[in-house]
Amino acid sequence: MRNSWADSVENVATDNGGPSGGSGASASTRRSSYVPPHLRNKPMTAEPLAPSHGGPPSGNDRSGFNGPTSGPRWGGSRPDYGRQGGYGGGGRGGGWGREREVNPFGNDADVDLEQSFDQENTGINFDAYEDIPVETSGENVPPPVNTFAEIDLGEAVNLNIRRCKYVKPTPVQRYAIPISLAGRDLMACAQTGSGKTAAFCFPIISGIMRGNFPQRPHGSRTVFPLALILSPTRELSMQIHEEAKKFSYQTGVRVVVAYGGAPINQQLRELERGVDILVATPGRLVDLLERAKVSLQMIRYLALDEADRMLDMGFEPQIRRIVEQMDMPPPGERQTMLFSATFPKEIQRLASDFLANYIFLAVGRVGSSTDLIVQRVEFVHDVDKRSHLMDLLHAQMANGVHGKHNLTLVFVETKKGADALEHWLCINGFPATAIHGDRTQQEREQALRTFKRGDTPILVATDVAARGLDIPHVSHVINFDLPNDIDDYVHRIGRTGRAGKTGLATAFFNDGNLSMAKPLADLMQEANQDVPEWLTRYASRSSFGGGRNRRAGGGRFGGRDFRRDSSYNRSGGGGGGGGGINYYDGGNSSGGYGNYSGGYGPGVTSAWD
Ligand SMILES: Nc1ncnc2c1ncn2[C@@H]1O[C@H](COP(=O)(O)OP(=O)(O)OP(=O)(O)O)[C@@H](O)[C@H]1O
Repeated sequence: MRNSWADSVENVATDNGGPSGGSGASASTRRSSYVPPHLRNKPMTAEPLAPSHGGPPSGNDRSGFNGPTSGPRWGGSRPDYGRQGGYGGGGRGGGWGREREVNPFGNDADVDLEQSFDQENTGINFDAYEDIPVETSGENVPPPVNTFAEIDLGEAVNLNIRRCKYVKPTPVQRYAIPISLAGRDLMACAQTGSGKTAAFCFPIISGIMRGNFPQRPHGSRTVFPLALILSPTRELSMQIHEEAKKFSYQTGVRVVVAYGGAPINQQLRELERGVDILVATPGRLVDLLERAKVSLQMIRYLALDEADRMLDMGFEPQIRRIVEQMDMPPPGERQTMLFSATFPKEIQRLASDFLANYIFLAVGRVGSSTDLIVQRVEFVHDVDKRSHLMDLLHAQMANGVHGKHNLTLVFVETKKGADALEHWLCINGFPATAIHGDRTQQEREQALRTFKRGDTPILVATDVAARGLDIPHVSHVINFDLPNDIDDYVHRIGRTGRAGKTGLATAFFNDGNLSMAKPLADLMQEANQDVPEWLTRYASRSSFGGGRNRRAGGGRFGGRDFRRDSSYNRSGGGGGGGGGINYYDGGNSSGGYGNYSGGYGPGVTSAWD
């Protein structure tokens, strides 16, 4: 029996629109000598800008900064990073220090900046996160903070946090930011939509602002970023870039993005104007490295977003090439941060190669979905899926749950399937668009734009849209085709129910999804969802038959540091997994992290880059 899904949608997202776009003043193209980050964006004076000298710019003297707390472990300048004199900063050290910076907040930039952090103003339901269990392990874990005011990020970043209307840090931010500011490597797992992007961006921006870095080499057309943020898809890289630009507005830290499918020349021009933080997809970055347009020699911060995806079979060789076989400093000489909502043990094991003496942080159980998402699973034969979808969409309209503030994201397995379903929806009067890897980049971006604007409030997508995308007002995620991997399901449904808001996820299940029965039932149970009787029966059947899902056969899966496993005894592996394990508990956790059975079998998806 089916209920009207719309009945369960309460408080659908209506006010989650972050500022974006914004009109900008045209940039001056005039070139000047290098301007260190802390002097950029200052009003122009008759005084000459920072001279081109060989010594490192002093990064600690910017106004509004209270001085370093416990900076990155490399501390001051490292003599082995070519101080070849001349300019550093943005690599080519172009005139960007004098450019008028485009205001990423648009008209919102002039919000009341006097307003204190503790003023409620966003409608974010932080109570939803209060009781979340948190696990940290590793040596000397820095304590968490409760407010942004307790963190020394610098005045300019604080202003941007207020402009973003972030009142207080989310749980992952409360723990991850102090850990990163202390210069520690980090493997962090926190639920979808819980603010991981800011958790890695804030410490990087702040670190670059206060950093006392050696001059960056010059004399060629190669640029030398200080931080690298890698993500698996073009759209996610673009989104991180947009976010990082907001967080670094008027800090003097310059963020540039490079991703495939877009003209490389334009990206090269941006790079040549200077780059402190490079956000990139692996493919395009390898291209830039091969052309010697980018050197990783000066990288001090490496962040992998969706880190488990970046290290699964599809991406691992490329990531190893970038991180281990080019000129990037090794673990211990750079700070590495890995973030995801899911972290299978086998991937944790691989990831430990990139880390030194790291801290493991799990906010909520690793791989769990947030209980802000109401999950429904319905038995639908393949032949009935379209009419069933239409019923859902009609019910949605009948209940007034449609339009600009109620976007619906429909996941399908294949690119052809996405095209076909989009076409079918359109000819049946539903304004839909589609995104997948066979579309041109222009088409992909156009699809996302019209979806976000609500012009086409239905988006049919392959897994290219499964991870990381933060689209306001997605109130319903429909798994028209279930993925083969429960972690993919977690990421897909995580496109709704973000930042404390509620959402709905409906999955169509049939005999073709047998291997998903058990992990799906477990996941739903763990998130306090109603598990249909029939799914429980399927789950008990499938648990005998095996199934290739990594959680199949496990009981309540949980999140924990793989270094805590008795099977993990490799000497030196993981760079020091010793240390204590600490459970911080908001109150409702039994502390019982169940088995998390390994056996990673990635559901190989298409359309990734
Ligand atoms: N402290 C905060 N206060 C209010 N909103 C926040 C805060 N931190 C982040 N957000 C907002 O929460 C939303 C989700 O953040 P983000 O995209 O970083 O989530 P995520 O954890 O990376 O999710 P995913 O796992 O899907 O990638 C964004 O719209 C972001 O602006």
